[in-house]
Amino acid sequence: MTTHLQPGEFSLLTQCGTARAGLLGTAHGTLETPVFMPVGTQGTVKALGPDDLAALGPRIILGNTYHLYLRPGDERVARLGGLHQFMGWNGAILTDSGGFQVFSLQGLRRIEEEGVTFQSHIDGSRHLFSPEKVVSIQRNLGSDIMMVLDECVPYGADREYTAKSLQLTTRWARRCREAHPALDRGQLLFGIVQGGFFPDLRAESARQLMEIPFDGFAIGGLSVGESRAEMLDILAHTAPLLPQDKPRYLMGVGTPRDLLDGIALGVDMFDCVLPTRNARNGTLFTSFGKTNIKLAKYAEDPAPLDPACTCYTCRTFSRAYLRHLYMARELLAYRLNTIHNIHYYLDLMRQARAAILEHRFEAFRRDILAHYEDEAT
Ligand SMILES: CNc1nc2c(CCNCC3CCCCC3)c3nc(N)[nH]c(=O)c3cc2[nH]1
Ligand SMILES: [Zn+2]
Repeated sequence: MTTHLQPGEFSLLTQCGTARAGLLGTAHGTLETPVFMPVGTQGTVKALGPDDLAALGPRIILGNTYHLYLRPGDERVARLGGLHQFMGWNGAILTDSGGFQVFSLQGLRRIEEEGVTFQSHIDGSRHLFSPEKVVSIQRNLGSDIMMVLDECVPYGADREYTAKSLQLTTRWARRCREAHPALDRGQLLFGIVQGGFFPDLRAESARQLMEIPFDGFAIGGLSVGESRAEMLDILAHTAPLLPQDKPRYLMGVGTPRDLLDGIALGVDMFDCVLPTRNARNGTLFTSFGKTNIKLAKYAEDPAPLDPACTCYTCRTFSRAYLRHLYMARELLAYRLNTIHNIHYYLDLMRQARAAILEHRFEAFRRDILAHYEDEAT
């Protein structure tokens, strides 16, 4: 029985230490948190059809503002009924503002008060992502959770730059909120905390953003090349500063270990390209750790990839077959590997949530990580 919440409603069900289990209402269904959000890039979770996705059961996926704006165009997607209809996905969709991608994909871009100007990686044309523009794009896509335009400060940026940047990010966040009235058309808007690796600047960014009525808060500026220890340190400092009664989203994170550590520190939502991207290069996440299907030892191994896994790939095929497909660069390799990796991440979240609800999260986390040889080969 899943409770139905109104868009924007967040219900904190149980806390186990600082780990949380909750429910978040959206216009396309109620999410159970903690939640992992598979990344759909150009209107598809790469290698999966919406039927595969439906079978795997995510309640929410990520859409990609930057790519869809450039091609086929957000206004075209709107004319075709919005991203849900366009891609045949009836669950929830979260879209990032695209600012991060402009920074990570583009060489040529400029940051000004007005917004970020950049050149398209497709045809070199010049574009401006202003706060108003990225809100308009996400409204056109029909995303259920929209992100503000922010500057993800590069790893290693000095204090002065970081302090100046977070002020701009706050001004942009305010403009995004003004451009999208609260819960208009059931579309949520999240703020994004910056402040780099300076605890006092993180607190300042959080304080400023919490003065604006956002439906949730993301922790940005992490998973940008820092060490695990640095990420966890900032996370431990920042997450508790955010409102107890609003969802907390850690952007771009992470490995299974990162997810469990993030949940332990009070994070509710995660997105990462690892399960989909790694599936395409043969790296698979299993109950015995990370492995790679191309290893010679799998060449005649009749066993399922992960005997503990119940996904279609593990129920149906042998390691030998999966290795064969991968070595032959058969398209089916990408689909079967992606099905498994996404299932692994979603199932890890399901188990984590059950552990929190039963007040045994710490034991669960220790047990998973004890069996999780980060570099199992
Ligand atoms: C991987 N590390 C990382 N990602 C970050 C991201 C992107 C999160 N994922 C978005 C998807 C990426 C694939 C295509 C669809 C959108 C960040 N985004 C924003 N806006 N701000 C960050 O500080 C921010 C910080 C991030 N750190
Ligand atoms: Zn599997």
